[in-house]
Amino acid sequence: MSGVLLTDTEEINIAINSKTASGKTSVGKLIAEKLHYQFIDTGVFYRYLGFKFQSDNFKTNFYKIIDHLNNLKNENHLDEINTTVENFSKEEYFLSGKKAAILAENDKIREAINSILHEITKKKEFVVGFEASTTIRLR
Ligand SMILES: Nc1ncnc2c1ncn2[C@@H]1O[C@H](COP(=O)(O)OP(=O)(O)OP(=O)(O)O)[C@@H](O)[C@H]1O
Ligand SMILES: Nc1ccn([C@@H]2O[C@H](COP(=O)(O)O)[C@@H](O)[C@H]2O)c(=O)n1
Repeated sequence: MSGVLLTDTEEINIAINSKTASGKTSVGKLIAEKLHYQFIDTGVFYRYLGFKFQSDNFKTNFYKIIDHLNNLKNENHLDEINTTVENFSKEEYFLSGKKAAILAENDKIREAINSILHEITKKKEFVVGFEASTTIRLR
């Protein structure tokens, strides 16, 4: 484990890359709280979309999903997405994970989610939990 020393004036983003259920969210939230940063769990984008479009055939309707993603490029939507996923019942959370995994197989959908992440994190002071296999490097 290694770390960096931050001065009060430095504005950076912190990325935490690790496997599913390894503790990214738990650790990320603690760090964000300590530094007064905002935590972003990239998985919520996949879960939110997976659940919202669960009844759609992803392959034929993916332009609808891409359009929806383009409308989400605003940081203000982050709270809405987080709240939606936080309020999932256990069953909904489980289902959203299954649907998220299907969405994550689509390059265009991953690109669109990565583009939102780039947009949001142009502003600094975010802690981002992600999986390196699907999330491109943040600027
Ligand atoms: N240090 C720890 N010891 C034991 N359990 C932990 C620890 N950290 C996290 N957990 C538990 O492990 C589970 C997964 O943790 P968390 O959601 O933080 O991981 P994650 O990597 O963000 O998962 P995901 O990839 O699904 O988003 C949670 O139930 C959490 O309470
Ligand atoms: N950067 C990411 C994050 C998530 N996924 C996919 O979404 C599923 C749900 O994510 P959780 O982190 O909430 O478990 C995950 O199992 C992946 O299929 C992804 O592809 N890339």
